[in-house]
Amino acid sequence: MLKVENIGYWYDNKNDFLYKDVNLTFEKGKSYAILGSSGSGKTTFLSLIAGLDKPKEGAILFNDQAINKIGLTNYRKKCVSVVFQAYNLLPYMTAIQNVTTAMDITHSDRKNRKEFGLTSLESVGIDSSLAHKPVTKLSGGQQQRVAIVRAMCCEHDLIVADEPTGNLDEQTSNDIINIFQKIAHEQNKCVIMVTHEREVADACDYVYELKNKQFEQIVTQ
Ligand SMILES: Nc1ncnc2c1ncn2[C@@H]1O[C@H](COP(=O)(O)OP(=O)(O)OP(=O)(O)O)[C@@H](O)[C@H]1O
Repeated sequence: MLKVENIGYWYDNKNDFLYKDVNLTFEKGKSYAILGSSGSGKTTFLSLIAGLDKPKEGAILFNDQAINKIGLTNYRKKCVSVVFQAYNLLPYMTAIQNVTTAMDITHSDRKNRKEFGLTSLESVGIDSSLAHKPVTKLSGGQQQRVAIVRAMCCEHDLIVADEPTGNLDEQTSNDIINIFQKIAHEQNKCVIMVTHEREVADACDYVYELKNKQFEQIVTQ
């Protein structure tokens, strides 16, 4: 579904590239982790596949069409949802308003958006009373669940997440990891997450480590 072909990226100096000639394929119904040490370029890679920035070399294809051709704004609106470590929810809205607003912005075809949003929030442990609270009144783990449901409800085939468990305790992290695996396996989406935690990566179907400016596949049990 998503292919990166010969991509290369650097910020200021071509000789100081983060990576070059990267070729990877990501499929629907599977989860992927990108591991790597701090500063190796994980978040930068995510911003490329999320259409927030363009590779300096090579191409990114979504269903065999270059995302440049789709148009990055269009691609972000129709194909990919991003879950950020800092949640990036709209603070003056309730949880359910965050979810339905995202469906409005992405022109979701879904009828009964509010009911669907509430059921989806309930499925990750956000009951109706929490769903109607301003998100600033929710805990970090609860806000992360809202951010995931917001991404999930947009009906995009690709969900990318940047350190989605970075701020959370171990139990909450496990819950979040399980939610992402369900989204990949039961909703047939492609989930790609950046993490520096090996336990998070081990739960994914495929793991790549960004090391020495290259993506190396790691075999998981
Ligand atoms: N806007 C920018 N301009 C110049 N250099 C940048 C910019 N953003 C990031 N970098 C540099 O690019 C490298 C990769 O950054 P990136 O944030 O992708 O790494 P990361 O693997 O996600 O790190 P972390 O795990 O610490 O979040 C780092 O050396 C960083 O300093």
